[in-house]
Amino acid sequence: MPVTKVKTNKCFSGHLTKFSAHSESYGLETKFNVFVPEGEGPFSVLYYLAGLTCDEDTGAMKGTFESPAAKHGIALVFPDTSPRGSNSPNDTLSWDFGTGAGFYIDASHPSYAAYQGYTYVTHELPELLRETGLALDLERQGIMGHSMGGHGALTLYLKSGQYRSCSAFAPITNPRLCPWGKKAFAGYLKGGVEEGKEWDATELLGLSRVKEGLRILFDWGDADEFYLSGQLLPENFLNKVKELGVEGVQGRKREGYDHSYYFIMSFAEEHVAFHAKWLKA
Ligand SMILES: N[C@@H](CCC(=O)N[C@@H](CSC=O)C(=O)NCC(=O)O)C(=O)O
Repeated sequence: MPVTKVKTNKCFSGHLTKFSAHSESYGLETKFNVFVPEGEGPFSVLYYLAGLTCDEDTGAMKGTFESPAAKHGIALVFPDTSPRGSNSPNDTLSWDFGTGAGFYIDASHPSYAAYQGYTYVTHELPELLRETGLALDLERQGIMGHSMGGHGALTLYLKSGQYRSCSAFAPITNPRLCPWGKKAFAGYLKGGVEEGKEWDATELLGLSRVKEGLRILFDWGDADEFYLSGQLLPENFLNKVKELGVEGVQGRKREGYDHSYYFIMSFAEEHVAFHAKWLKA
């Protein structure tokens, strides 16, 4: 399937380009943005998964990742947060389910057959990136994300084993125990919240491969309204890390920060530097 260039903007001496393509996973058209720094490449690739209500533009426009990515010579990829226009039940009734709220899982409920975000990001998107002809090194990939996208980054990293590093801003870390996750899993999965264990970062820490050590960094704010209302549960994840003796996980509570992109931009540079260490090693 052809990948179509929608527009290109020069940015920190590199270029941010929006592409459109037919996704086989979604059965629909989808869009993604790619930032490629100045120079010949090939450039290692860092994905950013955005949160509820967002799309491929949110992280690209508000995350301030391009400047540090240009400095470290890393390409950035910003996919959309769900399929759009699938006409699945309740697709557009609420902001935390359906359009803009795909949770980066492969839905098993037949009514949500279009919601194949895991397969789209881990398997199809790298193929679409190859088709762009951009100078990308797809053997060197890292992943990061915010909130629902933080859950996506953690679960894709843990499940697929194909990323060298993972970081997250205010991630949902134990979705089967929080209201957003329960609602998503009850809808998208035939087996409901119980089946959601397969898509829950805290549960996935029990995978045998994890014993070899991880490369995970995450931050959250102690004034984050969604942390305070029990949607993120970072302590559950960190307690499980401790209980299992897993190495290579750093979770940091940041005083006074909320859930917004002002929080994300405050630590964007540190996160890109963390990935650069592993992507360029
Ligand atoms: N109902 C509100 C709140 C939506 C919201 O806060 N979305 C966050 C992600 S929350 C977890 O995934 C977000 O990143 N919003 C985009 C932004 O620019 O802040 C609403 O509909 O706005």
